[in-house]
Amino acid sequence: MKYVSILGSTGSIGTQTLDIAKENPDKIKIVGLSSNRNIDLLEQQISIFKPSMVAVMNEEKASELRKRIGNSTEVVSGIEGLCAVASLSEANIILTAVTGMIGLEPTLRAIERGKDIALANKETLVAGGHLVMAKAKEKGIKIYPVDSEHSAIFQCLMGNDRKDLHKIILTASGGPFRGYSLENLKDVTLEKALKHPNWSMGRKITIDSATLMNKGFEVIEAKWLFDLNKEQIEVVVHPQSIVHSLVEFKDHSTIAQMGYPDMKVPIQLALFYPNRIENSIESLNLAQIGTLTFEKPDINVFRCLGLSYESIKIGGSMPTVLNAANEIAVDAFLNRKIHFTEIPQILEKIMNEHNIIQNPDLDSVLEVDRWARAKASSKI
Ligand SMILES: NC(=O)C1=CN([C@@H]2O[C@H](COP(=O)(O)OP(=O)(O)OC[C@H]3O[C@@H](n4cnc5c(N)ncnc54)[C@H](OP(=O)(O)O)[C@@H]3O)[C@@H](O)[C@H]2O)C=CC1
Ligand SMILES: CC(=O)[C@@H](O)[C@H](O)COP(=O)(O)O
Ligand SMILES: [Mn+2]
Repeated sequence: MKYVSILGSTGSIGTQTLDIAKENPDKIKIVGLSSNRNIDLLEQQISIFKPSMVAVMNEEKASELRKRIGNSTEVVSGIEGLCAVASLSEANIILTAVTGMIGLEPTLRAIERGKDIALANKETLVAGGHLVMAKAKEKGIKIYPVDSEHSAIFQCLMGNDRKDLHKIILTASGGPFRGYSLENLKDVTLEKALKHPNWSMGRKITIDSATLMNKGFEVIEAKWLFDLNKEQIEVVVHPQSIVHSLVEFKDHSTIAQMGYPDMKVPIQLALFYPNRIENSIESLNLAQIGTLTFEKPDINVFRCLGLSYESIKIGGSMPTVLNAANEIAVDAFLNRKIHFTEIPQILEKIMNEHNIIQNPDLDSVLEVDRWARAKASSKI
């Protein structure tokens, strides 16, 4: 039996995880849930799954929920509340599916308490990957990737010797603006940016996919999860999102993981590894798909991808800056305060203004994050 706490249970990954829990009551018991502000959905989830504790980030919403549900479930709030749900004594695995680097402290707290992590929240690794991986090693816990590309790499490595890995190839859908020139990007709207060609996801990651920042973050995420240098991580655009990523070994044999785009597969594997469980996803019909295509990403048009490689090259606190500035810029775009093409411009400006801190500890990461957010906000 898996005893699972979900950080971000009201989101796209969170609700899909709860669907899996509903279909497998003999295999999963949900012990903790959390949301930012959405207490209506959280209340429904509490009545179905009866967790022992839930966290609501927003204090007022937490008080309102306490009034609604009485004493049946403990309601905690703020970042300390999130950390409490992440370190619940009865949980043996924490699924981290909040949006943004707000997930960093709860993830560290969970690891400190010896919990395995099923990690969807990639911003945590972008902002503080060195802290998370060091803590995971110290505590001997496992981090199972939920992100589809990283789950694919994880699966391609199963049964292979890690020392035989030559490089990995992350696939990118290319987003809704694949093939656009810089000139074409000037006309894009929020509505178009929110229409991902293959995946239905939360709003922030959907915009990150459109700028290719999502792929840039996935490069940094892969560096930490699989202990790679940037020369070992390639990105190829694959518009059909059927091949989820590939690993090339030293004998130049390349293994790919494939399937229709559906997050249930990586979520299930992260929760139940090494076991695979049945689901209702269709069998892959390659003859019906017919053609799978691949092309080079255009980093002159989609500058966010290039910025992520630059942030790895510079190292230290730079990826933290990239993530923080991006959270602010994407939020501004979602609120129609800036144009799509301003997102990379803001990131580049803040990166240029930053004085690198090498090997920042948690306090320094949080301080740099605050600095970059304030700087980015001042450019909007
Ligand atoms: N969706 C997908 O298919 C994939 C997502 N990911 C990653 O998983 C993470 C979640 O993505 P997704 O599920 O799409 O996002 P959603 O926006 O759908 O959900 C985000 C969840 O996090 C909560 N949340 C948001 N901000 C905060 C905050 N400041 N404090 C506490 N809780 C917060 C939300 O609560 P509320 O509902 O109250 O706002 C919600 O429960 C992201 O890091 C994303 O990059 C990775 C691969 C695929
Ligand atoms: C489902 C998932 O893992 C997302 O991160 C997805 O990869 C987004 O697609 P692109 O960033 O490739 O457009
Ligand atoms: Mn992904």
